[in-house]
Order: sequence, then C-alpha cells, then structure tokens
Amino acid sequence: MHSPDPNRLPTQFEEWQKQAREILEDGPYEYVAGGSGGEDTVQSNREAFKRWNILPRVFRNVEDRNLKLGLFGDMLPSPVMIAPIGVQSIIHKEGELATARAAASMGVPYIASSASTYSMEEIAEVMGDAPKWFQLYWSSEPSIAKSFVERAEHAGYTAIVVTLDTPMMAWRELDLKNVYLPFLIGEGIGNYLTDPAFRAGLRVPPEEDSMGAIMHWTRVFGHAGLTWEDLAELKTYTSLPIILKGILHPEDAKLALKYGADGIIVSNHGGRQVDGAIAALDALPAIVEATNNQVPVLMDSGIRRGADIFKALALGAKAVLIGRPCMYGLAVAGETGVRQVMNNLLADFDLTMALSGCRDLNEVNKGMILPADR
Ligand SMILES: Cc1cc2nc3c(=O)[nH]c(=O)nc-3n(C[C@H](O)[C@H](O)[C@H](O)COP(=O)(O)O)c2cc1C
Ligand SMILES: O=C(O)C(=O)c1ccccc1
Repeated sequence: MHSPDPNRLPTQFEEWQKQAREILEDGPYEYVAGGSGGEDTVQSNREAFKRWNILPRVFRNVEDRNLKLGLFGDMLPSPVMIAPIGVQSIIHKEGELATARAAASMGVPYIASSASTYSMEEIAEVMGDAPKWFQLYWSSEPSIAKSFVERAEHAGYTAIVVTLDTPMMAWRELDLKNVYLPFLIGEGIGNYLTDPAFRAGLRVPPEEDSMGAIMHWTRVFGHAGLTWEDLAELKTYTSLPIILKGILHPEDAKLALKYGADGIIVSNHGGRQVDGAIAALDALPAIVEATNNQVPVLMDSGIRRGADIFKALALGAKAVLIGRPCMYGLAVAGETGVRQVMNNLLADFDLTMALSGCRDLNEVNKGMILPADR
C-alpha cells in the first residue's frame, strides 16, 4: 500500500505526473494522460500559453489581494474549479469522493461527471453545502437525460454543465493499444446503475447481468443526433443555469447565446476529442468577443501553473477548470493529493497576481499580457 508522507508531496506539476505514472498501470495512466490521434492538440494546449508573456506592474501596494469571484450565485474563493472527470475509480479506490472532499474542504467548486464511478448523490453527500455543479452527458434516451438533471437539482447541484464535444469517444490510440476502456469493465457508470430511467431499459437488473447493463450503457451514453433546437427541451427539465462545455468556434458561441445558454466553457476536452483542434487558449479571445460579456466565458485544457491561469483571465476567461493535474494528485495521495495540487496551483496564482501588481481579478486584463513573438 502506497502511503505518502504529506510533508513530502511534490510541488512541481511534472513530479506529480511522474509519480502517478509510477503508481498506475499502463491502462489507467494512459487513459488519463493521453489524448486523441497524434496528440497534437494536447501539445498545442501547452504551447499556446508559452506564446503569451505577462507584463508585470510594480509599486502598486499588493499587500491585500482579493481573488474572490461571484459566479451563478456562488461566491468562490478564486476563479478556479475542478473539471468534470469520469471513472476516477481507475485512479484511486475513493475516486470522485476523494476529489469532491478535497474540493469541498477548500470551497473550490467540483463539477461531478455523468460518467462518475460514484453516483451524483454520494458525491453531493460528501460535499455538504460546498459549491458543486453537475456535468451532463446528454443520453440518447431522453428519460435518462431528464432524470439525471432532476436528480442533480434535487441533490443540491447549482448548475448543469452540458458537454457537447463528446457524443462519442474520439480515436484514442493509447486506449486502443492497451485494449482499455474503463466502462467496459463496469467503471464510471454509477449514475446509470442507480437511475430508474436507465434501469427501466434493462430486461434484467444490473445486479443479475452486469454485462447486459454495460452494453445498454454503450447504447445510451451519447447522443450524436442533438442540435441547438434541443436545448429548449433541456431547459424545461430545470431552472438551474445551463453552461455549454466544449465550444471552440465563435459562431457556436453566438448560437449558445441565441439558444439561451447561461455560460460557456471554451475547451477541447484536454486534447482528447478532435486531434488538430485549436488550442483552447487560442480559441478564447474570439469567443469572448463574440459573447460580448453577455454570459461568463470559462476555459480549460492545458492549465498547469499560476501563470497559465493569469493568462487565461487576461484573455477574458472569468474562471478556469483544472483537469489532469487533480488526477495525478488523486493517484499519488488521494484526497490529500488533490488538495495539495490545488493548493500549490492557487498559491502560485496568488503570487503571480501579487508580483504582477494585481490586487483584484478585474485588474487582470488584455493590457497585462503581450504575444511572445512580437
Ligand atoms: C480522464 C479524463 C476523463 C474526463 N472525463 C470527462 C467527463 O466525464 N466529462 C467532461 O465533460 N469532460 C471530461 N474530461 C475533460 C475535462 O473535463 C477537461 O475538459 C480536461 O481534462 C481539461 O484539460 P486538462 O486535463 O489539460 O486540464 C475528462 C478528462 C480526462 C483527462
Ligand atoms: O474520457 C473522457 O474524456 C470522457 O469524457 C469520458 C466519457 C465517458 C466516460 C468516461 C469518460
């Protein structure tokens, strides 16, 4: 049993990843770390940050800094949250419960995935009143989509994040090589096995035929037939804010406004869906412009350090989501690891703010950065 000394946990992102690599088998590690195709977009996500430089200001009294952000009715300690990530039981036996506890202990919002191993109710329970959103994989079976949204609202989630870039899994060569797909071994389907609408579609209960349930899941998980018009239907299920995740094209950002989305997450799914897709940071400015401050624009994909958060905010993101770094923390030290990864990142961001002369998030604007290749 791996029992890390909390005083000796890594500080560097690269070291977390290296230790996670040592702890996890190839299948789970490469599932988490990998991208689609030749992983060009995984790489672009990082390179995009390096193409911007910060222009720090000095002599500005940065003794007291305020990183708080009001978003969809919650007051958040910082503009940072934990991205929805499914099947966390392949990384650590406590899976989403450990990540959610770490988030709750810091007041950092946790976005629970539809594809969680633990059910949304179990996750909500360990979080108490802490801020939590639910990420919807909109099922091709409408009764399941409706049931998920209603369950989420009932369990105390305060926003619905609808992920639009994954109606099906992309071509992921590492998973194909490893013949490793977590849900085919029954991981990541906790929300489905506990769902009355899902169970109603089975001939026999999952407790009697787990393979039958898994096969049914593969049929109902995604919905490639969805269009913008379907958003109206979703809005009848709930009064919670609806945030669309996986927007990269500015025309889609305009459609999101037209069809009544309450927020947008600019994301390429961490380079796991369209290989060759634009880096999320590169897509951000045009989307911020297209939405013209009408709804909050968030972003994820490739954020690893405090300076990355600063650059995303300077380019117009209201907040950012952290994906894989939390999963490396989870692999290395469970709940403690996730908390340590997030604490490091937030400390690094706070220092970047101070040393750049910014006391408040609204001081982080386009004037604070310049393209590196000027
Ligand atoms: C292992 C793994 C599982 C994921 N599962 C989901 C998911 O269930 N729902 C979702 O919307 N996004 C999912 N994502 C995408 C993340 O929410 C996020 O967009 C991405 O990880 C951000 O990039 P980063 O890992 O570079 O920070 C997943 C990402 C990873 C690495
Ligand atoms: O692996 C992913 O990126 C993802 O989004 C997902 C989708 C379905 C089940 C688990 C994870």
